[in-house]
Amino acid sequence: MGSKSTDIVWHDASVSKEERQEKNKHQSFVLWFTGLSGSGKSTLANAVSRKLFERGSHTYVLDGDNVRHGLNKDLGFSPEDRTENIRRIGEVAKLFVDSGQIVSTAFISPYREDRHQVRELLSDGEFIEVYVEASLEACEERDPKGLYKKARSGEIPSFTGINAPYEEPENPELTVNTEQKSIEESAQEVVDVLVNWNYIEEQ
Ligand SMILES: Nc1ncnc2c1ncn2[C@@H]1O[C@H](COP(=O)(O)OS(=O)(=O)O)[C@@H](OP(=O)(O)O)[C@H]1O
Ligand SMILES: Nc1ncnc2c1ncn2[C@@H]1O[C@H](COP(=O)(O)OP(=O)(O)O)[C@@H](O)[C@H]1O
Repeated sequence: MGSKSTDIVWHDASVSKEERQEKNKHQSFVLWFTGLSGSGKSTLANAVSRKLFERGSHTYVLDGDNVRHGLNKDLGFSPEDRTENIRRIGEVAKLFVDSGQIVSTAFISPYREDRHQVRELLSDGEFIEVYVEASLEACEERDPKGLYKKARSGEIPSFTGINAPYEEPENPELTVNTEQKSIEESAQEVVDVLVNWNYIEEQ
């Protein structure tokens, strides 16, 4: 989408991202959790964020509660709206990264190309794609919001996994299978990887 604004001039920030990272004692980046509804994105994003917070990191979670009810409340679930949803979330995530924070996002983000566009928006290493893997059968069995039941009965016309696509990541930085690991194990695995990759300090 092209820009509608002309005559806008970029203003240099008086405090740089690098200065904020130095003060916070960690890198700033996006943990992009993607997966089917009910796969555990939100649960995991919050569990990881809690662990990071308790280690003293500056963290925030973006998910449906604070985005689809507010900023993106004008968007539905058509392919175009999902793409716009992810584009805006990507832009917001980038602002959080500029502010020196570790931002975890929990959106289905079903299209590879949309996730790729967010990656492109950020600098090298700032986009960590975490595939929250769980079979459709397991997600449908969990059905924490009763939405699969509604989708099966035809009440929701384009539900991801049932009658709308989910394009699995081809090269995610990390995959966590929530059928094989507990919430605690998966969250700890993400934190351990961040330490190993020098995104956060060992404690
Ligand atoms: N048609 C349809 N398809 C998929 N999901 C639906 C739909 N309608 C409502 N919901 C609920 O909205 C949540 C998904 O929103 P997202 O913003 O993550 O979706 S997307 O990335 O734009 O595809 C999703 O939340 P999660 O279960 O947390 O993934 C559902 O609760
Ligand atoms: N290992 C696991 N990791 C994450 N969630 C799990 C796991 N095992 C069971 N669950 C349950 O699955 C559901 C996942 O829901 P949620 O986190 O809202 O998923 P999503 O955000 O992907 O829609 C929760 O009820 C959670 O307690």
